[in-house]
Amino acid sequence: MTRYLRGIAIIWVAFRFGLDELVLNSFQRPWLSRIARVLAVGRNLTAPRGQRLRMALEHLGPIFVKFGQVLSTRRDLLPPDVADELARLQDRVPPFDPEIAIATIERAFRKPVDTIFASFERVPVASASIAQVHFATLVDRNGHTRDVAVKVLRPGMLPVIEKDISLMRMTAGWLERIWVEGRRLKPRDVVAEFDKYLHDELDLVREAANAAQLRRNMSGLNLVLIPEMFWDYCHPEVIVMERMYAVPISQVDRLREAGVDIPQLARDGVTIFFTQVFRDGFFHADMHPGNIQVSVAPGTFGRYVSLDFGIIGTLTEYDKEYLAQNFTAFFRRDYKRVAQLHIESGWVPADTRVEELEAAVRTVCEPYFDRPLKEISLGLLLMRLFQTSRRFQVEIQPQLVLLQKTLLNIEGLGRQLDPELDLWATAKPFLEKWMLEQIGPQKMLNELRDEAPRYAKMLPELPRLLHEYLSHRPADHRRELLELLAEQRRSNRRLQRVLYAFMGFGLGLMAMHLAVRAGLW
Ligand SMILES: Nc1ncnc2c1ncn2[C@@H]1O[C@H](COP(=O)(O)OP(=O)(O)OP(=O)(O)O)[C@@H](O)[C@H]1O
Repeated sequence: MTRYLRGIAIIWVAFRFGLDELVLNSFQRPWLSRIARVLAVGRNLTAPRGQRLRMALEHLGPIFVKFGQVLSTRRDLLPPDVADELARLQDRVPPFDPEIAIATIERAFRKPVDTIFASFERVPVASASIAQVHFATLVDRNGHTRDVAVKVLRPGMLPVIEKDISLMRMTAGWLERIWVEGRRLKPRDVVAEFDKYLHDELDLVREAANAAQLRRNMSGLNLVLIPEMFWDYCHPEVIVMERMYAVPISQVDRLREAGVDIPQLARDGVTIFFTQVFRDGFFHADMHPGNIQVSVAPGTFGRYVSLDFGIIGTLTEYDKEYLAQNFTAFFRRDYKRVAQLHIESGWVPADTRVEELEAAVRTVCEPYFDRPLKEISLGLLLMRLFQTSRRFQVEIQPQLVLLQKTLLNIEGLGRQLDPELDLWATAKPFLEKWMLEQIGPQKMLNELRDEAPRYAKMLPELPRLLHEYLSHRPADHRRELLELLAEQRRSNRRLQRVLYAFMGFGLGLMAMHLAVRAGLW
């Protein structure tokens, strides 16, 4: 019953803010639009459509606000005015009672809170729809007192989420049936993606594990600090991590006053991101300014501090190859190749005409070459490519959309810090190295290196395995099988020779490459 009441409330809010108008013109059932028009008499809908959608989501509560925030990143689906308005959504929610936070901590670790922490600040430092953060101190395993941040999940979120998501699913199914655009925009898929995203956010250990991986990946770079996780105190509902002392990136004046080199900071931001994406295929994908800070402490002065690891993007080898090949083709202005790549990979229907796709890609890319290379926005370029691809029924993988969104964030942040930032100069070495690794001789060598241990293990074992097999065969097959064994040995030797030749060739290539680099050749 409550589900139906909530459903009615959602329809009412949507109607009050005139959201029916967003889809009214493309309703497949004309009688529905007629009823809506009759009921709509007296509504004041002077605000722009994006603003009305934002206000409706705010009315519907934190889960819908989060939905709007996630949706705002889907610029491949939404018109720009709506996406911009949704990006303004902030999940400002009142903090929950510290007693509840303490009860959650005690339930998670089965200990009174004062035996876990030497001190615990009851007033939270931040509070959002999913979790809130308290500062505390604890004595670690080595007896040192450590300042920590304790992130506690908002209680009772799961049932609320389940209820709201099931209503969203119902509405999406309904929209898909009655709305002409429903087929193309696939609202049910969008809701399914959001469902997964929210459930991931509900497990804080997942976030802690992401942080630990990122900390390991970034340790050699010396450009970014990531809090250490206290694994003895990590539970799906509570995580305890090192407290970071830093200045939010939005407070540029404070950073400048402290003597931070802002243009360098802009370049470092791009370097960090490109390293995460192109070297590790594991990148922080929730780069809003609240999660990025800068240390002004003596030992770590000017380094970034990264927080909140709920959303991490990962790229497969296949994704990287797709990007490498497309970027290479793009910079050669080989639009035909871009079109062919999409058809070869089966991303667009096989009957797509190459020339048509090529023309569409050219229309997207050509205007970029009108500006200096340093002004090219890879994020925008990818976005336009994805938008074009959609017209040709290409399913863009969510991790690539996440990458494109994060690229836009990083570029925006970099240019905000330093309008003169030459993004291309910072990104170029990464792309070149990575493209060489993806499609050059380095890729062959890397694959050989990865496979070598398997061959090395397999080759010596083969005769023994065959011998074991032979000794269990009846006598009349023995002679035949012994011949087979001899043949197998011969092929092994041949295989070994091929392998050595292959490795020699690879080493030769590598030596040539190094010689060219060192200017010796
Ligand atoms: N390790 C930390 N050290 C210092 N401050 C922290 C730490 N972790 C979190 N905070 C503070 O708490 C705020 C919220 O943290 P976080 O972003 O992880 O929570 P959240 O619930 O995911 O919030 P949102 O969804 O708004 O990003 C941060 O902006 C920062 O001010």
